[in-house]
This record gives sequence, C-alpha cells and structure tokens, in this order.
Amino acid sequence: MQAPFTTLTGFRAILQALPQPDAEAIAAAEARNAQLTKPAGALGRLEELAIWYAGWRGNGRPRLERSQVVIFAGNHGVAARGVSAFPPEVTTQMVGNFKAGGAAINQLSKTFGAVMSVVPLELDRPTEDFTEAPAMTEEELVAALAAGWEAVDGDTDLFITGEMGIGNTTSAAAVACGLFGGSAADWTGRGSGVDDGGLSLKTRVVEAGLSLHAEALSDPLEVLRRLGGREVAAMTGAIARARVSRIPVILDGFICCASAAVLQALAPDALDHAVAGHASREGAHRALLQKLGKEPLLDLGLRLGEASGAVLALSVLKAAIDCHSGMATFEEAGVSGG
Ligand SMILES: O=C(O)c1ccc[n+]([C@@H]2O[C@H](COP(=O)([O-])O)[C@@H](O)[C@H]2O)c1
Ligand SMILES: Cc1cc2nc[nH]c2cc1C
Repeated sequence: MQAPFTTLTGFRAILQALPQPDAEAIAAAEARNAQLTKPAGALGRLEELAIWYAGWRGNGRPRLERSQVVIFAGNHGVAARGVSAFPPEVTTQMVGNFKAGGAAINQLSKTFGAVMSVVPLELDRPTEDFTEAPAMTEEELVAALAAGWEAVDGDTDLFITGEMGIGNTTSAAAVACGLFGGSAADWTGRGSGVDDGGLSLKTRVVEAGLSLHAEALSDPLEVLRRLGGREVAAMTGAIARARVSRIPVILDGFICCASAAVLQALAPDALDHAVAGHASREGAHRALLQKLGKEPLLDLGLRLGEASGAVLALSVLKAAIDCHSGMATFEEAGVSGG
C-alpha cells in the first residue's frame, strides 16, 4: 500500500488519530482465559500476551499463521569516523548474505515460519555525517518513512522489523540521547564490538552530534532526521504502519527500539501494539526499554540486530496464542475448578 503521506506534517497527523485495540475481543479473550484448564495466572506472561494479541487482531480466540520479517539496510556518513568495529562495506555485503539465505535471520525466520525480506535503502549514498550536518534532508526522511510503511504486508498477522547498517548503534545512541536527554555516555555501547578506545571515540562523536543539533531537538522527527539514518527511519515508518493496521509488532534490539521511541515521543500510545522481544547486550538497551515501558520477553545475550531477538521471541508469542486458542476449558475437559 502506498504511504498515505508525502510530508512530515502528513506523517505526524496519522499519529494523532490512531485506532485502538478491540475492547470486545479483549473481554472475550479474558473470559476465555479464565475458563482454561490451568490455575488462574499459571501461564504467567503468556496469558497477558495472548489477550494483548487478541485485542489487536479483533478476535477473542485468535490464530497466528502469517508472520512477516523485514530487514532494512542503510549506510551512515558517521561510520567514516571509525565508530564501528567493521568497515562500512559490510552493510552491502551482509545484504548479499541475507539475499543468499546465509545470515542468522534467514535460519531463525525459517525455524519459526516467518516470511523474511530485505530492503536496501540507497546503500551507495550514505547519510551525511551527523557531526557535520543533518543526516538526512526532509525529503530523504519522508522517503525512508514511506519505504518502511510500504514494506508492511497488510495481510500479515504479526510484523517484525530489523536492520543492518554499519555505524547504526552510534546513530541510535544519538537518537535516544536526543529524545530522552542524559549524557552521550548513557546511550553509547560497543555495537559490533569496539574496544575501550573505540567506545570513547564513539561517545565523543555522539556528544558532537548532540551539540551541533542541540537547538533543534524538541521535535522527535527532527531528532530522527538529524541524527538517524534511512534504515532507522524506515523502521519508524513500518512500526507506524503496523499500528494503523492493528498488526501486532515484536520489537528487536537497540536500534529498532530507538526507531520505535520516535513514535512514542510523537504519540504516547503509539507503541501499544508492540512488545519487546528481548534485551540486547548493547549497553543502553535496557535503559531504552525502560523509557518505552516494555519488559523484554527474552534475555539471551544477543547483540546481533537484524531482527534476531524479535524472531526468537516469536516462538514465545506463538506458544501463548496456541495455548490460549487451543486449550480446553474446565467444562469441555470435565476438570473440576478450584
Ligand atoms: O540490535 C542490537 O541491539 C545490536 C547491538 C549491536 C550491534 N548490532 C548490529 O551491528 C551493527 C551496528 O554496529 P556498529 O558497531 O557498526 O554500530 C548493525 O548492523 C546492527 O544490526 C545490533
Ligand atoms: C557481520 C555482521 C552481521 C550483522 N548483522 C546485523 N548486524 C551485523 C553487523 C555485522 C558486522
């Protein structure tokens, strides 16, 4: 579906009129949950997950049959500053690997039956180095938001987005710092594996970006335009599209959550359709999840990105829905209630 906005004003307006989950489906799911053959609350967070999912799908006894995973890839001008453990050409090389089926996310998507695709965003035209200029023009930001929006299949039951972009933990740290304040050091981490020297350089780079753009950071979309990147913005657009179509989302790691945070800053309920898939090993991911008010489903020490943690969490969500929709009630099974 073509994005229903061609300007940032248009994108902003969409976020001011978001649909809510279906209250009747939530009530039906709660009633069903109370009758299932288990002590009340014994399935812990699985119960909340199933009821949350039922609300967004508008069905008190939902199914999860079609999951979509989209990986957005972008290159960052700021990568030339030496903020990553890997050279910038790895972004394009990994896109080749995704297309050939050789990356972790290809295997994980296969394991959990998700349809995965990759969307490279002008890889031969990196964003501007945000320590010197805004990363993107307004037109470039709108194009990236629209690319994200248009990548979502309106018929999917669940949406997951991830990214590939050398330098993007620097960009995501700057976006998080721009949105939430604090010092650059609060938001920077080792990304793809920089050493102590790399981490202190990266922190100085984030500081320089924040200081250059300090006067313009009260608007979350300006934070995204000045400090973000194409794949960061595409994830923002995709998560927004899923919200508008009432498609539940599982968030991935640090970069994905920085993209999502922009939406929350624009509309406080914009992420009600999203759960946090996992806690990444990236230093500031937990702090970011706290700002989003999200408790991660998994904590496996991952720091890969490319939607890997979110797709692993899909297994938990699927299990929750299968229990909710497949279990017998006390009456059906002839089991005495407590
Ligand atoms: O998802 C995460 O939390 C995460 C944490 C560390 C690294 N990454 C991945 O590593 C790349 C960014 O690392 P860097 O050091 O180049 O900024 C990018 O392709 C991300 O997918 C992702
Ligand atoms: C090899 C490699 C694979 C990745 N996948 C997601 N981010 C990545 C970063 C690197 C460096």
